[in-house]
Amino acid sequence: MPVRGWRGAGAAAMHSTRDEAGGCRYGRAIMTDHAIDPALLLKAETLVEALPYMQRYAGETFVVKYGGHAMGDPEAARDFAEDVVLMKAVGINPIVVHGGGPQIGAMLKTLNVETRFVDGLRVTDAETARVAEMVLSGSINKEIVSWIGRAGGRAVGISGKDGRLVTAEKVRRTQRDPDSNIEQVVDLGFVGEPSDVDTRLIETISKSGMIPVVAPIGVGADGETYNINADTMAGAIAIATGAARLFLLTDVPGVLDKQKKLMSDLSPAQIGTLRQDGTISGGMIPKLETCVHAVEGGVDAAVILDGRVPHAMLLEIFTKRGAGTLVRAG
Ligand SMILES: Nc1ncnc2c1ncn2[C@@H]1O[C@H](COP(=O)(O)OP(=O)(O)O)[C@@H](O)[C@H]1O
Ligand SMILES: CC(=O)N[C@@H](CCC(=O)OP(=O)(O)O)C(=O)O
Repeated sequence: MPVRGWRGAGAAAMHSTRDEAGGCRYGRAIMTDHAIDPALLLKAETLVEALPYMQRYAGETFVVKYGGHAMGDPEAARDFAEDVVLMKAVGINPIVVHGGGPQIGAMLKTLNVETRFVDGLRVTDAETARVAEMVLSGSINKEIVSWIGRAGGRAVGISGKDGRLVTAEKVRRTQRDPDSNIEQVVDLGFVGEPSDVDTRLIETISKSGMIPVVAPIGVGADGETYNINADTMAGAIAIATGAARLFLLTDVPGVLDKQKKLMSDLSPAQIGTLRQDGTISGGMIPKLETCVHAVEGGVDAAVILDGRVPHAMLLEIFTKRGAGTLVRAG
C-alpha cells in the first residue's frame, strides 16, 4: 500500500488520471468569461487533491505523538488540534499520545529536584514519578483536550492507568563503562515500558466519535506508577490498535545526518547503524527505537515530523508535499 502521496505509485496514478480526464481545472476555469478568484480555485484544487487520500484512509487508525518540545507555541498547538479534528471529521480514528519532557523538567527545577537522562530516558525516583504524573496527566493532558475542544472536536483525556490501558514493567538498561569497558546495569527507577495494552477504553472513546488523548503513565502489576517515554507509549498503542500510521511530532525537521541534512527515508537496518556511529543521540534514540518496533509490529509506516511547521500532519497525510523522516519495515 502506498504510504505517502508523493512517493506512492497509487497516488501518482490517481493524479494523472484526473489530469488526463479534466486537464488542470484551474486553467480551464479561467478560460471562461466569469472571472473566479484564483486563490479560491487553488483552495478547491487542494481539496480535490486530498480526496483520494481521504478515501484511502477512512476507517484507519492513526496514532499521533505530540512531543513536549513541539508544544511550546499556542499557534502550533491550535494548528495541531485542527489537524486532529479534521482527521476525525474525514473518518480517520486519531489517537493522541502526548509527551511533556521539557514541562516536567521545568516543574522539577521549580521544586529544586535534580534530574538526569540515560539514553533519552529520565531517571525517575518516587518524587520524580509523582511530579511527572502531575504534569502529564494533570496540566498537559487537559490543555490538549481543551485545544481539541476549541477546534470543534471532542476529546477525552486519560492516562495509561485508566481502564488499565497500559500495564508497565520496569525498564532494565545496561551501559558500558568507558574506563573498564564492562557492561553495567543502570537503575532508572520508576521508568516503565508497556508489557500489555488493553485497547478497550480507547476503542470505546473512538467509536463514540471522540478523540482519546493519552498521557504516558502506566501502572505496574502491583499498582506502582511508571513514567513511560511518550514515544515508546505511542508505539505500543499503535501496534495494539493495528494503526496504519504513527506520527511522532517533534522540534526538528526529522532525522538529520552528520551534515545536518534531512534523511527522508530510513529502514530498521539503517537506524541500527545511526545509533552505533553516534549520528543520533538523546531523545532521538527512543524515537527511532519506537519507529522500528512499530513497523516490525505491523504499523505500515512511522513518520518523524516537525511539529513547529503549521499543519505538518495535514500536508503529510493529504498532499504530495509530505516532509520529515519516514520509517518502513526493511
Ligand atoms: N540525528 C538527529 N537528528 C535530529 N534530532 C536529533 C538527532 N540526534 C539527536 N537529536 C535530538 O533529538 C531531539 C528530539 O527528541 P526529544 O527531545 O525527545 O523531542 P520530543 O520532546 O519532541 O519527543 C531533537 O531536538 C534533537 O536535539
Ligand atoms: C521515562 C521518560 O523519559 N519519560 C518522559 C515522559 C515525557 C516524554 O516522553 O515527553 P517528550 O516526548 O516531550 O520527551 C519524561 O519524563 O520526560
